[in-house]
Amino acid sequence: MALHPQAGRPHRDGRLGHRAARRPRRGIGTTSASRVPRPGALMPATRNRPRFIHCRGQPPRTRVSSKRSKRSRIHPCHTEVPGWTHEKQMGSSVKERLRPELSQLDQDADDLEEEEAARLPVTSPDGLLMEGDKQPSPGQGPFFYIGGTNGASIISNYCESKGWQRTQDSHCEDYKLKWCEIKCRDNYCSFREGQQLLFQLPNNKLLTTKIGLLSALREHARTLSKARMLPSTQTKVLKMEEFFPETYRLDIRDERQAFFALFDETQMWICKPTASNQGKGIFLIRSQEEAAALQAKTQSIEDDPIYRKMPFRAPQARVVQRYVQNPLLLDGKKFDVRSYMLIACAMPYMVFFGHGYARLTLSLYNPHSSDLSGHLTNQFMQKKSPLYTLLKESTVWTMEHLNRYINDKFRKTKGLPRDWVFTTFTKRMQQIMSHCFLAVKSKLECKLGYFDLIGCDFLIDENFKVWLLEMNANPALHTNCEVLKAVIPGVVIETLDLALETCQKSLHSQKMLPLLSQRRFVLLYNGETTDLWPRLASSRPLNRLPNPHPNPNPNPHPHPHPHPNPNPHPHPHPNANPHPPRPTCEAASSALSSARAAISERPGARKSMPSRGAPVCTPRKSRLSDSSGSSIAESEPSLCSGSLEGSRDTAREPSLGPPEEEREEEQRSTSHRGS
Ligand SMILES: Nc1ncnc2c1ncn2[C@@H]1O[C@H](COP(=O)(O)OP(=O)(O)OP(=O)(O)O)[C@@H](O)[C@H]1O
Ligand SMILES: [Mg+2]
Ligand SMILES: [Mg+2]
Repeated sequence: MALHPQAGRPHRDGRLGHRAARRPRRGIGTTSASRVPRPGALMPATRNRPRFIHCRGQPPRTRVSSKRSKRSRIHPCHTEVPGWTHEKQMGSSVKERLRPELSQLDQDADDLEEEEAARLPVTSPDGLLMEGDKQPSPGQGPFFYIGGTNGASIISNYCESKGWQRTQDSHCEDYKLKWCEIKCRDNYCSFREGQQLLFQLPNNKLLTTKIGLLSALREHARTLSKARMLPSTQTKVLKMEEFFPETYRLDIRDERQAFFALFDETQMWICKPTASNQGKGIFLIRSQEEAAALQAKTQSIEDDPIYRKMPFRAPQARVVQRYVQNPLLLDGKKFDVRSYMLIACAMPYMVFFGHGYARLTLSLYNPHSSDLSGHLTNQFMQKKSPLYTLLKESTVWTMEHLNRYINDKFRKTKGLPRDWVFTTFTKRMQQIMSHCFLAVKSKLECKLGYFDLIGCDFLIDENFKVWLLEMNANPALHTNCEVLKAVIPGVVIETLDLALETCQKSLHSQKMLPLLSQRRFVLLYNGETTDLWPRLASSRPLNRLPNPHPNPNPNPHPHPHPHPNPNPHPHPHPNANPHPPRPTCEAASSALSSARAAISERPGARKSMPSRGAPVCTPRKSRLSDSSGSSIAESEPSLCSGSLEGSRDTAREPSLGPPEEEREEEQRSTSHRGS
């Protein structure tokens, strides 16, 4: 597949500074004819468009399929009405049985620029993206495209409320916003940085596949442990094993053998395919027979000459994870909590935490039951029950409901603080999310305009320990029950608002904070003042450059309480709001925001630029508070963190080559839908 002619190519004037690039009167930095803004471009009307071409040496390698997805060929219904008519299709399309088988500006951002930036009016969220736009007229855009049905009505209504027009042409390049369930390489090749918004970071699978997350956390742990050996970084950090159940990859022989050697029947394990969702392909391992069968099956796949010749044909790689046998129960039922990590902006990083909802099983929990519907709390599993239609409202709880329940049932008996859900638990989820984000931060492929909403699943055990089970790309945005109707639209709308506002502010070099559109999402990470990041086109490599004039007060609206969440009741009413204080996570953000930037020297990682006396080797250090309230630090050494082990992990990930990409898309098109 041919790359888009502009993709990944440095501009001839790439070395011009930010100011020069923005000043047409100096006769330099003029946008070339080939890059003349298109109608509806995301850019100031009165200025030449700054260039956001990042010299990456090579065009970004995305592990997304070049194949046009089947789903993108199916044009969603244009006449969408509130009521979310698509959910049925999403929720009931597959009736698969669970089977036990393996299946980045120059650094010239000087005082003047800062002043210029400061003089620029702060854009109101409603005006975002609309600058330079003519009155929209039918058929002339601005356009938005939605691929798939997940959340389509909400996204569509949002865009139409801005006067944008929906296009059904998946190849349309003049869009302002593209939100696709399934990533497609073409989208990333033709993407116009700074002009468009594109949902999903191309390599978000570093977080959102089981092996991706496991590998990232392991490598981060190694990096942190090396950093801990430095005298200046003798600080406590979050340990992977404290929040992530012990996990082994079955596609790596040594790991597999280690797992089968340690397995005994006193433990329960859960086996999951790396890139599936909705519980598909998951089974439990409780007996030696089941373990032996899994071992034999895995070995037979590895030994199969067909799969040796065509490894892309082999079943999806799998992990086995220690099963949390003692989950906290709600009225006897198992549940997990879906929360959100929002990467609203990637240049600079603006990362947020958002509350979601709790998902309960229909049946009572019995650790010995072989019925998976009592073990797997995802909605997809519950929908398989004939009782679902009748009892579906009981399977999804708001976080307020969960908080009330835990206050009532466990506060006294377990000695929990009041509103444990909105205090300790929320803080812990934010801490874990921040840790995961930092684990992949230097490796994510970023451009101004990429944004992502990632669904994070947490399990609470009966000791109120919080476990991260997984992270999901394209989280389910169905609204097929009342709680989801109350929660999901708010999540999607604020996601879009924040993506628009942060993108627009980055484009105009405006200060990010305060964020006018921030309501319930809590800021976890603000890369504006701490990261090396490119503001404009440069022939320099993709670097996040240090802000020479960091804002002494990164958060002009610090909340007055030492509470991790300024609003312990962020959802007093689903539609209530509307102007609460801007939530900032002190547990993670303000601390993380004080970190000095440094970039990992790994293949594929953003490289740090040893210029302007930037303390390249200074480890990132940020203070976080642990769940018990004590202060801890997240440290990331900048250089010399490349590890052979790490590359082995990633090298063994599935879908490294085109055929596997196709296979991946195929898998995703059937099983990686919103879950
Ligand atoms: N280690 C574990 N211990 C206990 N329960 C688990 C564990 N891992 C997963 N589960 C249960 O199984 C369900 C499905 O697991 P997981 O979320 O990892 O798979 P998935 O197929 O990606 O599902 P989805 O994306 O729909 O949430 C979880 O919601 C949880 O209820
Ligand atoms: Mg999942
Ligand atoms: Mg899950």
